[in-house]
Amino acid sequence: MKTIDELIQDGVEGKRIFVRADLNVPLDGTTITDDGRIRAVAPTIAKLAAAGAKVIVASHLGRPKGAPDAQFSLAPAATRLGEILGKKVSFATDTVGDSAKATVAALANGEVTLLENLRFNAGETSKDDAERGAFADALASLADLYVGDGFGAVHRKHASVFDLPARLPHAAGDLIATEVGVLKKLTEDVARPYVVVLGGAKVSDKLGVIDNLLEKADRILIGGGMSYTFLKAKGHEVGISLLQEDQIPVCLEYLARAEQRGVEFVLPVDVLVSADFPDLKTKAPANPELVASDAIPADKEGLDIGPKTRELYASKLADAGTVFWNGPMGVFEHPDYANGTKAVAQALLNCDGFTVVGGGDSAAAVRILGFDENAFGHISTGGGASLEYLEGKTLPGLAALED
Ligand SMILES: Nc1ncnc2c1ncn2[C@@H]1O[C@H](COP(=O)(O)OP(=O)(O)OP(=O)(O)O)[C@@H](O)[C@H]1O
Ligand SMILES: O=C(O)[C@H](O)COP(=O)(O)O
Repeated sequence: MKTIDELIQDGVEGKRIFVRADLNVPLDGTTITDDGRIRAVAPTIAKLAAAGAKVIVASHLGRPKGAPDAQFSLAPAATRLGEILGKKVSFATDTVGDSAKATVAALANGEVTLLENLRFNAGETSKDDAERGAFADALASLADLYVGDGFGAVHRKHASVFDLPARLPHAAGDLIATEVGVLKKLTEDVARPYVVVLGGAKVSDKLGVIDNLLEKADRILIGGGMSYTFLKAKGHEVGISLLQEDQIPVCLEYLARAEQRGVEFVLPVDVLVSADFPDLKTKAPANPELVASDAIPADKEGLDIGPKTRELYASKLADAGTVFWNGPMGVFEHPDYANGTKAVAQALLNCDGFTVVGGGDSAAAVRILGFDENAFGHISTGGGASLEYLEGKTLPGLAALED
């Protein structure tokens, strides 16, 4: 992959450079609650602008349905990016329409603009090659060069990630270079015990990584929304908890293989449950009930791991040589369900091994809960992306950047 330093050496002054970033940040209304992903890509943008390029930044945010949807606007990210860069970042209210064309045309050398959410266009995520290609053509007409630096989205075969770099001379940004450098180490020789902690809510996206990790890890600890499909597979009632019913046979196979291979596969022994999902806006007390993980009431859902599980997971992490953690242990956005995630973060800090935290929400959780991000070995901006990298899959957004 060409680096941006090599791109700059070739001369970028006055060139329009399309930077595909991942600015998919958590929002509370229009307030960004964690700007980690913006800070992570800002050095690439600053470097290109300093070299005299006209920088066009683009990203997705959330999962809008292929049409404009105000709650997923990237406008707050333009303001925050401007603050981080210390210069004005203009904002186009569309992606390939009149606003984008005018905003790009108005860029002077060294200036930066951010386009509106790429996923407001159905072509961005389309499974149809022609539809994606047509959208990539429209994006390509805005720029002269392409820099891929949205590591969190490189596992998506989307127009701006996969099809666009085929249409423009391209390079990999500094964030992608760093992320790949660290994660590659986890696929090679790791210090043991190698402990993997998986949680979060995107269960179907993430179950697949376990297949590969069963060959590599010594211990796999499961928490968050991921737990309940495993608990159900073991024959327990999970009430109205997050459940991926069709994946139960897969979970059973994983549990059997873990036993055969001598991989410790650890599930929660107790959980905090409630009949209601907590109010994340008011953060009104949720009064959860603590139950054993094989005794979840039929009308309740599991929303965090309990105190015995916290202790158990801390003990399983204490002697780790390497840790990879993706996905919060509970709905950490509410204080009543944040203790599981806090306990795992603290356990990573307490161990002497190399610790990697992956995932937009996991990284945000660590910072929002008050931990020093620099105390971890590496905080990856990729959730699904880092997991699929560890699975050994070919990631469309990385393959597209190769020469
Ligand atoms: N038991 C649970 N039930 C429902 N949601 C949960 C549960 N545990 C955790 N979550 C939610 O999981 C979300 C994070 O999951 P996700 O899989 O998106 O994590 P991530 O990998 O760090 O992020 P990303 O994939 O976006 O990079 C949080 O918003 C949290 O509230
Ligand atoms: O948050 C993420 O993992 C990335 O931004 C990708 O988002 P997606 O899962 O909606 O494609």
